[in-house]
Amino acid sequence: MDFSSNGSEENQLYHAQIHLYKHIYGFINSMALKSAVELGIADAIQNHGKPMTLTELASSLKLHPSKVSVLYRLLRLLTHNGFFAKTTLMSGKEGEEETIYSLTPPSMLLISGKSTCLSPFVTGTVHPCRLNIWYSSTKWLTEEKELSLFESARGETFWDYLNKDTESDELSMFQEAMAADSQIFNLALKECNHVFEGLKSIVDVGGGRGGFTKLIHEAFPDLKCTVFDQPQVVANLSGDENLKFVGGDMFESIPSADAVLLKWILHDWNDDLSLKILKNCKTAISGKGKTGKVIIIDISIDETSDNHETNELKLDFDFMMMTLLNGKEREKKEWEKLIFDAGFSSYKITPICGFKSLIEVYP
Ligand SMILES: C[S@@+](CC[C@H](N)C(=O)[O-])C[C@H]1O[C@@H](n2cnc3c(N)ncnc32)[C@H](O)[C@@H]1O
Repeated sequence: MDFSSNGSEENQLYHAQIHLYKHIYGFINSMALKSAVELGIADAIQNHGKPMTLTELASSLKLHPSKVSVLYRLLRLLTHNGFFAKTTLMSGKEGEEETIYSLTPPSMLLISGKSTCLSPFVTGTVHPCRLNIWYSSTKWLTEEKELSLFESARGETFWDYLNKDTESDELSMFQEAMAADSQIFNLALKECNHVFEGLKSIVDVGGGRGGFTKLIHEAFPDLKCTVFDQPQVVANLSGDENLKFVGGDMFESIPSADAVLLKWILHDWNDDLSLKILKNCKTAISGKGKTGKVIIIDISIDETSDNHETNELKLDFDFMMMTLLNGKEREKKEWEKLIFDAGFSSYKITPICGFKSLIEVYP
């Protein structure tokens, strides 16, 4: 952000005010997106099979006629933010203009029923249980305890909250969101076949309900895959000969395999706990000697080379991990320290899926 630009003092002040206001009102973008998901705007356009006018959309969404102007303004904001595209046509009737709205690549990620639907990510992230904690941030920032904001505000960890009731909407929503995120990796899997070459077995630690492991299992049917997660997460899940679900605690021990996969795991935990997990991973692959490996999929922050949008997203993720779980997104030098402290001898970082990294770690 460059505020040192030429121009009068007044202009700099106006520019600064715009910048400040834009951040104050940033939550409106999230909430507008939430409203679009709740209304099912992307589904309506998709089901219609072609772009829709405002009137067609309002009727399909069963909005009260008094809310058509609200829908117009919601679409105007969301179109500005890249979620829909609008085209103005001459309708033929006395030369009147007609605007039609169509989907864009980001709103295609909000179509229900598609394996890449990220709507649960939207609803989960702006759920009141995650937003209300921010009203306790002063208490959190001034107290001595090393708790996440979530735990400080609610008196329970995010995991305890999710697991309180295995049938709760939150646990399902969370696992659904993770599964959709994993589907996006399907595209990346093709690029990283070499990562799985020569392996006979792999254990996906914290693998949830197996969304990602199932993709690996499809791509490499001879590879023995184990999804390892908390007992309540994998309860009642069954696989086949080469896909097993095992319940346990990664802080205690991890089933043995040629490779261990940690996708979206280490960013949930602070360095001490991440070290514990990595050491257990090292023990789990010890049977494979020097050719075993740990495959980490997580964010690697690089403020010097990332573009502004990607970097902002990574820093947002870091803040979310810190406040929700006391976890963190790591810079390259932090990854290196963690990996070497856990007793590994080398590693290789490859960017993957736009903003994530694949980190191969060797004993
Ligand atoms: C952020 S999710 C990642 C899920 C999955 N790897 C993915 O990318 O879709 C973290 C996972 O770690 C699991 N987990 C948390 N504590 C655990 C523990 N002590 N032992 C095993 N798994 C745990 C959670 O149940 C959850 O499924």
